[in-house]
Amino acid sequence: MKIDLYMHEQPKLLASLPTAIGDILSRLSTLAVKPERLVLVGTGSSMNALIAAATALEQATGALVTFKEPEAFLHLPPRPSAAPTLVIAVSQSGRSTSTVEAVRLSVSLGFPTLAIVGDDGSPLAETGADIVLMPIGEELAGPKTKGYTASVLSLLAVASHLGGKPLETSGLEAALDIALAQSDKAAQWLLSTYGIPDYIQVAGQHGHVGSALEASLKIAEITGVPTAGFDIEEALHGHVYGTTDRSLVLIIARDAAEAKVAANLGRALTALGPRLAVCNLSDEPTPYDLAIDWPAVPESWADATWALFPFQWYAWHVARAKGMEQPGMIYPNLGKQLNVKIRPVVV
Ligand SMILES: O=P(O)(O)OC[C@H]1O[C@](O)(CO)[C@@H](O)[C@@H]1O
Repeated sequence: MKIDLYMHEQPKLLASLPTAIGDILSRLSTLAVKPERLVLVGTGSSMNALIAAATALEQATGALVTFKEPEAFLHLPPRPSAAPTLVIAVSQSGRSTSTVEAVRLSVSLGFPTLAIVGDDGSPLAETGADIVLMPIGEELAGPKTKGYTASVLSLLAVASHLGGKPLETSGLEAALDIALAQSDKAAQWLLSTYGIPDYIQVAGQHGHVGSALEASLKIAEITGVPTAGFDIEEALHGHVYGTTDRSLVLIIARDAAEAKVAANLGRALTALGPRLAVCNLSDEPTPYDLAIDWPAVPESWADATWALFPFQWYAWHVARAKGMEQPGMIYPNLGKQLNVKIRPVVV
């Protein structure tokens, strides 16, 4: 497993992805009608991608959005309704057992069902759902990096298709190359300045709740350091109290108002001991900003895609500092024992 190589592939893959899947989206019958109810199904990184893209999906359609972990969907599927409903499932491997079962149930109940998947030979691709294949090549099971960012961007492409506003990607690859390289440096700076924290808390708002959850998941999976991800409001209303002078709080700020909240939290919290840095996607600087120039794109439409770059690198560098030469899952064999995936048939 070579997470750093997968991370390096992201600028090129992401910049070409909306065009690469554009044709497929325009041919899918499930996307011919604007939904009034959207049910989003996935688990782990795939659920985080759904949360990260949900704001854009809601804005594009005006639909009421519901999130369902696959087991929750199986337990309580949506009731039939006169309101046009669209079920969107994401599974990069296409092998998460409960996601595959939930998609089968959704199809059998007659809901228009779209599945976004990274492997067209997987069981998910054979459920009868409309399939969008993410053309991102191999990423073996383990901590997802390009699979996550591509899932977010595929969902944003679905949102832009439903909203009738094409995604503008000119100049994106070069801008992402810069952001990725600067994210690597910013992650090294975080590590050399604050060492390995006893706890890492990540918070964001709106779609960036998904980014915060994914950032905390990635760091936990790869480094074994305790982490959590929250909505900024939840952090302010209590969770920042659960930090020590060896903890690191990472805030994702999407606009000027969020940057001001992050700066205020930084002043108040760092005076008490905990450390704080801001992944600042806005034009409002704070004293805690990671030094990253983000792509300038209209309406911040896709910043949930690349906001993960510094967190991916931070996980990688912390794992290396902990002695893992080639970082991967901190417990590489645990997944097999948990039976959460349909294993490929070996002939
Ligand atoms: O997107 P998929 O392939 O359904 O995987 C969901 C989750 O399952 C895992 O592969 C663990 O089994 C996670 O890394 C991932 O976030």
